[in-house]
Amino acid sequence: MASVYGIIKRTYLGMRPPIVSPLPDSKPLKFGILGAAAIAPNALLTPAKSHPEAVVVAVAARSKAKGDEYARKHGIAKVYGGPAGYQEMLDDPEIDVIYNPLPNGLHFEWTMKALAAGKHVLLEKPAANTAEEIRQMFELAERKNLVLLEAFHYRFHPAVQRVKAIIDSGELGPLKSMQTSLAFHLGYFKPGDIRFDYSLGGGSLMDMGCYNISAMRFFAGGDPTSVLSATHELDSPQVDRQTSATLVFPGGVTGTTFCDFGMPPYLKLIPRLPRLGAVIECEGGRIAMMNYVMPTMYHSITVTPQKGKRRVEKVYTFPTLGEPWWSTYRYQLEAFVNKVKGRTPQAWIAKEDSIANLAAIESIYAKTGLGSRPKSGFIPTL
Ligand SMILES: NC(=O)C1=CN([C@@H]2O[C@H](COP(=O)(O)OP(=O)(O)OC[C@H]3O[C@@H](n4cnc5c(N)ncnc54)[C@H](OP(=O)(O)O)[C@@H]3O)[C@@H](O)[C@H]2O)C=CC1
Ligand SMILES: O=C1OC[C@@H](O)[C@H](O)[C@H]1O
Repeated sequence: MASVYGIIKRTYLGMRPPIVSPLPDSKPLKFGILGAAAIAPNALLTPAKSHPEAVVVAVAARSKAKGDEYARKHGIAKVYGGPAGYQEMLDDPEIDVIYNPLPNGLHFEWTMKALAAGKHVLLEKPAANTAEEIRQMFELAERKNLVLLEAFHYRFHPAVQRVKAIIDSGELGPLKSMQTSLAFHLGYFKPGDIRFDYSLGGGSLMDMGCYNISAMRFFAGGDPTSVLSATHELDSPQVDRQTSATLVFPGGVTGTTFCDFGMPPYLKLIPRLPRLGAVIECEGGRIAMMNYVMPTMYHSITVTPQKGKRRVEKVYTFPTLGEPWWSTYRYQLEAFVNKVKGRTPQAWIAKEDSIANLAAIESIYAKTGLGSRPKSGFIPTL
């Protein structure tokens, strides 16, 4: 019962956080959103309400009418609309940070343009369609002394950090294998969704598998050295609805991943429950984390040592940071603002991390025969 109350309270406060006033002695970072994207309310607009140093001041949308409607709904002051709207927002001197939640295949072009315009960028996952494009974006950010972060929000949550700490503590001995899953039932995404479009960087491995790969690389503390096996089921030619793969990590550790953005109903009738778990097997026991991607609503970390007592941990805050209702996105925003302000963030995702993640995705797509998602046609002038 207590946990049901906790779920309701965290969910309620997460969606309607206490609104904080700006700090008197720190200028808030002003954000502009590229595209009236579905994810922006959860990933930025709501978290910003409880952050004293972050404010969303603008949105750009291809259709001015859509942008106006979105801005009205979310209380955003400025709208840039029409074919030139995205670039006009990048050129707005009031804006410090661009949040880029465009379809994956447009991440490279608009992040390069935002960096060229002198803006920091909070960039949705996966950072781009190819590892090479990610390298180029980070190189430009470095040259311009700007912050660029791939928004793998789950990493910033204390529960995920706790799993990593248990592994690294050696309590359960050396790591042996990992399994990660992220899957939703058929119909979760509607026809026409960007995830089904190869030309926009669609595919289940790109959209959902990217979390699994990122998590396994984080837990293993290294990058996969080979892809042992990989299979897929197609949604349409070149677009995987489901991908399963087993990767080999340094030391012979194996990592198996399953992602699906449209699991068909069981016996063609019963909808499948979401799968959002991570299981880590060590020589001296195992850790099972339920809901590693969105742990704020609810999660559990079950630690089963071979010798000793099984225990369940739940971790919603760091000792000196956070509130139980802080979403992964709120923790991420905290880190991002700290980084831009020159303070040390509680966690970070560095250039090499983002590049290696997409490199692993590309090697799985190479193994399944689908190949990488198309490179952007945008040619930077810098
Ligand atoms: N961090 C997280 O938890 C999540 C991250 N994501 C990531 O965020 C990104 C966006 O996802 P989501 O918000 O679900 O997607 P949406 O389709 O809702 O948003 C994408 C936006 O891109 C703009 N756009 C520009 N060009 C195109 C085009 N050719 N086709 C379609 N849209 C275009 C549209 O803006 P407009 O027309 O208004 O200009 C649209 O609002 C993806 O990279 C995804 O992986 C998604 C969900 C969760
Ligand atoms: O980033 C994401 O998080 C969870 C999923 O619902 C979604 O497909 C994905 O884009």
